Amino acid sequence: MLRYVTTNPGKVREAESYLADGSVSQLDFDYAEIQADELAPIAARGARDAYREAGEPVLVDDAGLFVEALDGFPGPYSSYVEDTLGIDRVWEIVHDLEDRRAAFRCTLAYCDGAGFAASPDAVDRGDRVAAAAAGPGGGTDDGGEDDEGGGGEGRAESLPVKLFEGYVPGRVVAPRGDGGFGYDPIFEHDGETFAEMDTERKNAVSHRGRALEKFAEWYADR
Ligand SMILES: O=c1[nH]c(=O)c2ncn([C@@H]3O[C@H](COP(=O)(O)OP(=O)(O)OP(=O)(O)O)[C@@H](O)[C@H]3O)c2[nH]1
Repeated sequence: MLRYVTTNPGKVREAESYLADGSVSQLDFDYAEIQADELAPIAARGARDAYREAGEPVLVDDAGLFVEALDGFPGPYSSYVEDTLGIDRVWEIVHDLEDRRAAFRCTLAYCDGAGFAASPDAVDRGDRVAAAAAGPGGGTDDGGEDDEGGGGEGRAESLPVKLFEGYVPGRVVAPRGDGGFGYDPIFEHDGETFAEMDTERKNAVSHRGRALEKFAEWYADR
């Protein structure tokens, strides 16, 4: 059984459509998120911690909204900003900007305690971070060194983690729609906010959908 590690049931609903019925269940484990400018090291550390907690294969999902004119804010701090300011106040801030372009990014980190065969799309950490910044990227291996900005934790650091990234461009708009979760009502892609889309439509274009598609393909063939 694959455990989707999140406190957010909205993420699990979206993931279920990519994985065989009954093959995934939510692990409501609030892993400690390290501070970092990128999602990848946060997700990788979370996956190692969650695997140690669960003792079975885990998938951690770290996501965020990156507003271009705010140099990527709130980015990895999206959850904190949603809890403190709320999305209406995020909209108020962005409303005053001329350029309201933004992107959603998602990094999935898989850990099952085993190593992974080198894959053609495996890149070193520097390239992976560049790939994340550039948008869509394939699955990459996080070699398991202490590259996450946190302190050493002995052998836990050697647990290999596989990363999958997804990206969707859009813009921040006044809240519209009742569906989805998080920032969905203020994120518009192709004329519709994510909150105006049903799960199937959102998955077809979203950052999480892109990352899940890559993960599901790799997971089925591994
Ligand atoms: O409009 C949205 N559409 C999405 O598809 C989406 N995915 C994530 N988010 C929001 O971005 C932050 C991520 O934070 P996050 O990855 O740390 O997750 P989280 O705090 O919700 O739960 P957990 O998985 O960490 O337990 C949180 O504010 C989420 O609400 C989204 N908002």
